[in-house]
Amino acid sequence: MKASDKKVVPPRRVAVLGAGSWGTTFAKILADGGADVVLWARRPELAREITEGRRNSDYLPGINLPRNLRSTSRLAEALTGAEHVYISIPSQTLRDNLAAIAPHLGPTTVVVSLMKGVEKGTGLRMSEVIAQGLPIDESLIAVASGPNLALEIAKEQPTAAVVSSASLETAQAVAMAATNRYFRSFVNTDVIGTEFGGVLKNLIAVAIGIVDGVGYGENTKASIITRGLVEMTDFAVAYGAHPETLSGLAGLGDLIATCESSLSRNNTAGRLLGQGYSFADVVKQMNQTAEGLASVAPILKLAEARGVEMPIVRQVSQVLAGTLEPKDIAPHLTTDSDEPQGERTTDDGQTRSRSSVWGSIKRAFDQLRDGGGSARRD
Ligand SMILES: NC(=O)c1ccc[n+]([C@@H]2O[C@H](COP(=O)([O-])OP(=O)(O)OC[C@H]3O[C@@H](n4cnc5c(N)ncnc54)[C@H](O)[C@@H]3O)[C@@H](O)[C@H]2O)c1
Ligand SMILES: O=P(O)(O)OC[C@H](O)CO
Repeated sequence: MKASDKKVVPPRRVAVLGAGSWGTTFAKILADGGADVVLWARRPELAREITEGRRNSDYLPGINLPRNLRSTSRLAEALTGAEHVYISIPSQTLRDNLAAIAPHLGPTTVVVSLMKGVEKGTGLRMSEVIAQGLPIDESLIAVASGPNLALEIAKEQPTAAVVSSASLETAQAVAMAATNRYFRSFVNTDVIGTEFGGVLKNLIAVAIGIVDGVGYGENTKASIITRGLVEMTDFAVAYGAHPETLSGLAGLGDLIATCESSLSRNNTAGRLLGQGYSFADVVKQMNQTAEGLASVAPILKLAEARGVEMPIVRQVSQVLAGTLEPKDIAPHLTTDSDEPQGERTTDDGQTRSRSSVWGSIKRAFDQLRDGGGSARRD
């Protein structure tokens, strides 16, 4: 039998780890799609509220949860018998949690990352951390991403997302589970592009929040969103993503949702910075996860390693460090040169900013001039 002849079936029993706003919302999506869902909450009193009161009032006020969704604070109970395990905890805590998850996985359990960060110390994407921390094959790992503001989806406002896995069959099984009357999951096999889309849009959303907080209007924001998408695409393509993924739900789609919405925690964190609060004050004020704040430094390090220019993300990092006034963050600072720059080029079918293409050409010339020795940095 060919792999394509194999019938993809949705799982009956799934676990969701992390009962914050997205974990609880995704658990509702899966339950409304027909699965029997067990949601792991760290606090027993929250698990009780979800199971008995059908509410998670701290994270999703006013939302009723379905009957086929129950919660437990015992990790083993949530994981035992689960065909799919969906993880929705802060990215920086993932690695530590994997050791406790590993012993409870079956040989065919699919593990899905719902997270949108990179690990600070290593710069690894969440699916890479999962591959390192769990004894499972890459074909059993998937990620889900897209324009997915939790509260809107919990209110059953129609929304779409992308599920990506190196195995199309795994992506399809997850997409079937994560589809219902108000939520539709598409599939692709570009895990790198799908994951980086979710990480990078957070950084541009922080920039948008900053200019919003300063009081700039729509021209500034549209310029930053557009140039931000070029930065996102340059970066992701440099790491092997398909450029079309960045123009899709996991890139442009999520960028629009996150930059436009006051529900976004990244946008909110940026707005506080723009209003003059220090980074430390903003961290104190945020009682939910704003992944962008921890991802700025590792993303800039990864960008430097591949020679990708990310002027907007760099400005965000300078505002966070207190070395750039929020009012000075702007798309007109996106190049070191005063010469007019091309907006973008598609010379090799890939979307890249002309300045970074020029940088690559210049480095290649430098290499030739040096007799093909190690690349010099300009
Ligand atoms: N909220 C959204 O709209 C949304 C949408 C899509 C993706 N995401 C992504 O989902 C992930 C989780 O975000 P969220 O919005 O649910 O955050 P949240 O702050 O609402 O919830 C985080 C959850 O993780 C738990 N947690 C905190 N520290 C932990 C630790 N050390 N070990 C285990 N659990 C821990 C908390 O108890 C809470 O249940 C993030 O990567 C975020 O980018 C969020
Ligand atoms: O609240 P944020 O900024 O983490 O954004 C939530 C989702 O990622 C939007 O798709």
